[in-house]
Amino acid sequence: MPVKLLLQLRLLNPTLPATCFSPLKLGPSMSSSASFSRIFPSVPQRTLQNGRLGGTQRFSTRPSRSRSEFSRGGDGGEVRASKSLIDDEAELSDWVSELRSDSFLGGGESDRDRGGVRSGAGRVRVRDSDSAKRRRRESSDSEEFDDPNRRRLPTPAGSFPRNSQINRRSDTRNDDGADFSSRRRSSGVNSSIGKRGGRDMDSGYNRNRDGKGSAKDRKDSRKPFGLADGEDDGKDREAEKIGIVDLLSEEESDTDDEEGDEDFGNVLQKAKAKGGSLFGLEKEVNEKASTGKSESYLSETRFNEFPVSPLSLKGIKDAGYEKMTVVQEATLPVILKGKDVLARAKTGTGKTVAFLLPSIEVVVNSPPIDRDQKRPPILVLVICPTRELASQAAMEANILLKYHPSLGVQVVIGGTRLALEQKRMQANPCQILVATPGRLRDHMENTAGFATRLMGVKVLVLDEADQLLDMGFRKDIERIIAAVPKQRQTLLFSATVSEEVRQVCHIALKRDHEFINTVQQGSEDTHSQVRQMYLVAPLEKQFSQLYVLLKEHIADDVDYKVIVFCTTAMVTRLVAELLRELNINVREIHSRKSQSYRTKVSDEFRKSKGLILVTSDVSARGVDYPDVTFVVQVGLPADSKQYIHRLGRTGRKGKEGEGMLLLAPWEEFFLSSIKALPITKASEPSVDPDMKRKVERALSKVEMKTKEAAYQAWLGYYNSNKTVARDKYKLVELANEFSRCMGLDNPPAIPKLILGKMGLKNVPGLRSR
Ligand SMILES: Nc1ncnc2c1ncn2[C@@H]1O[C@H](COP(=O)(O)OP(=O)(O)OP(=O)(O)O)[C@@H](O)[C@H]1O
Repeated sequence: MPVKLLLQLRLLNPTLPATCFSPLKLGPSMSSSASFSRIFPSVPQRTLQNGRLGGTQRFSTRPSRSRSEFSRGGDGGEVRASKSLIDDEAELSDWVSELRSDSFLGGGESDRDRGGVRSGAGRVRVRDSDSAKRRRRESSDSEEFDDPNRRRLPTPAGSFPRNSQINRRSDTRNDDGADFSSRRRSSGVNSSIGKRGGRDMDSGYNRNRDGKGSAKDRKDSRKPFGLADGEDDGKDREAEKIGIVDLLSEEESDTDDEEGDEDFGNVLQKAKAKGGSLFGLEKEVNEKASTGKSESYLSETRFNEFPVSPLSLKGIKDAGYEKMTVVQEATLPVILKGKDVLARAKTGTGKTVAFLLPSIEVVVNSPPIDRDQKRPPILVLVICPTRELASQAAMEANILLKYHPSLGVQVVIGGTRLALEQKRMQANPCQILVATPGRLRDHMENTAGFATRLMGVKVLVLDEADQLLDMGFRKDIERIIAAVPKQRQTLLFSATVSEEVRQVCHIALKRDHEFINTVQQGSEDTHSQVRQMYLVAPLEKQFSQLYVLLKEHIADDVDYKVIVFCTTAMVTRLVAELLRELNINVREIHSRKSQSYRTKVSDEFRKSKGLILVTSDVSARGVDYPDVTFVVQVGLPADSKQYIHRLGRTGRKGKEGEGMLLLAPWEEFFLSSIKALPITKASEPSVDPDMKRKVERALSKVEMKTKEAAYQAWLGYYNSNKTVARDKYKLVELANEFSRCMGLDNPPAIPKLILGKMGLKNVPGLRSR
């Protein structure tokens, strides 16, 4: 039946690839575990300013394209139907998803959860192929993901421990493990006692009197770093250095890291003997706040203050990192101690190094692997939600491994040949493997000896855990967790911590894991140095306004580097073509571009200045483009989380940035979901008649096929939004308004089958074919 459906779809669209589907078994679910948490809040500083919309005009130019990229491959990097079946499946899913555009909160969620759309049994079957779903998720825009969980808004701040300053908390659950509840016992607001298994457990921070300990003392007592003789010493120094003593660890020495906890107990005694303050760390944060430094993403701590191997330190130095970021400072000592960690930090604050560096240390401290070994163990497994993120993490690992010639990182992602990856993993050192979930499972199922290699995993990292779950990878994660040893360290890093992330903590992390939260309670998830604005204007004005905004920004900042987010891949293409026709220097990335093209453009954009990237949500999360000056979001973001992640592409590493959200009047309701954020209304940019005509002329040059595809995708996208799609008549009116804005006299005809799938058959105003 899927084949039959496929044939039907191919009749409708000859660019659709041929493919096959192979259902996969799901892994066993894992048991729950209790947890407690530690909070490292920072103090927010809001800067509310008005929009900056002035400036002269200056352009960068790039020859406009004369032909559409819609159905071709090659130079434009288009996805073609001539690749492997694996790629084709992803394309098929992309294509189907583009029709569905199911990126919203609400709107047919329960069907989507089962891999389909509300009214599309055929597509349900197409999407029933687990591997097709997985591959598409990894390759495609997040707007097209089909898990309903992703539609949920971030967990309200109030559901985390309430403490305006540094918190030490044992977050506990009932025995059924469903909830992180917390209770306080200590009179100090920053200390709390969690109760687990009927036992009260203290937890607290401990520091030397000055809150930091004496650097000199620490240095004097330091032995050269080394696994054999440095471990106790390292822990001791580490605890003194950061002043954190984990009372719970002492009681939890029956868990996997028994040995470490025992040592740490001694440290605790020493710290206690020194009369360390339980609230020393709080003091430091308060001091930072009072000196206005709390917004800085960098801490005052240097990497060499921790027991990190000299060769790793050399790599860090060469990378240009001197001081640690706040999340690195907070997590490194805990991870080095062998603890499982859930870490939350804002976008662009160095989470990748935070998990890579201690993971590399685990490899460094492991016995060397015999190169002749047929199936050498993989020691560190990093799971990333997208190919871009996986490649980025692998790149970062390579930088840190510079002076570890015998250690290697390999990356396995969708969109490349499985056999090539198999060869690379066999021929090169591969102590660290970075993977997307779907491709990892492909290897687990199809690569000889791979399962054995995974049994060597000592550290499992789930990067961007929230996104992994939003993208519906939970089953894959469960399967992966089942494939690696139970005796391992697990690290979960995330910019946002949703209910789903907490659930995965129960599955993946040990009971005594620590939650390290560097986002202060009540603080926004966005950076205060990023000025956030919104503009509400009818659709007919939006293309011109976008043009003016970009021109003004270009004129204001010679080093401009802008990302324009659009709702779907096909709308992205439309906007990119339009801007190109307007001689704006643009590149485009979305799921309909081949992986090699995406990688090429991504690399170019990373290195460039004076460039605009028009993209779908494939670039929304985790992707690290330095020095982005301006992020524009055109149309309704999928949800508030997505708004935050998109905005997080600017203001990275403490830099300044601007964000603009362009909404139509009927999209204004979205603002209520981000009302906690410091977003202000921008004044409307003035579009003179000449400018308007220029944009209209440019639009008239955009390929008809691009407009047709954009119209269909636009309709699908908003049809999936509960609020907008409540009134189908209105929805179609709006879609037709969008069509007019593209300069079309008549709305493009849509295949009947697709209209049926969208539940829009016989809605007046639509043309079918
Ligand atoms: N200690 C450091 N000092 C200076 N720069 C650093 C440091 N650690 C990491 N960086 C750089 O900071 C940038 C952001 O890091 P990274 O991409 O890991 O952030 P992130 O928190 O994972 O962001 P996101 O949530 O968006 O994925 C990168 O360019 C990285 O190289």
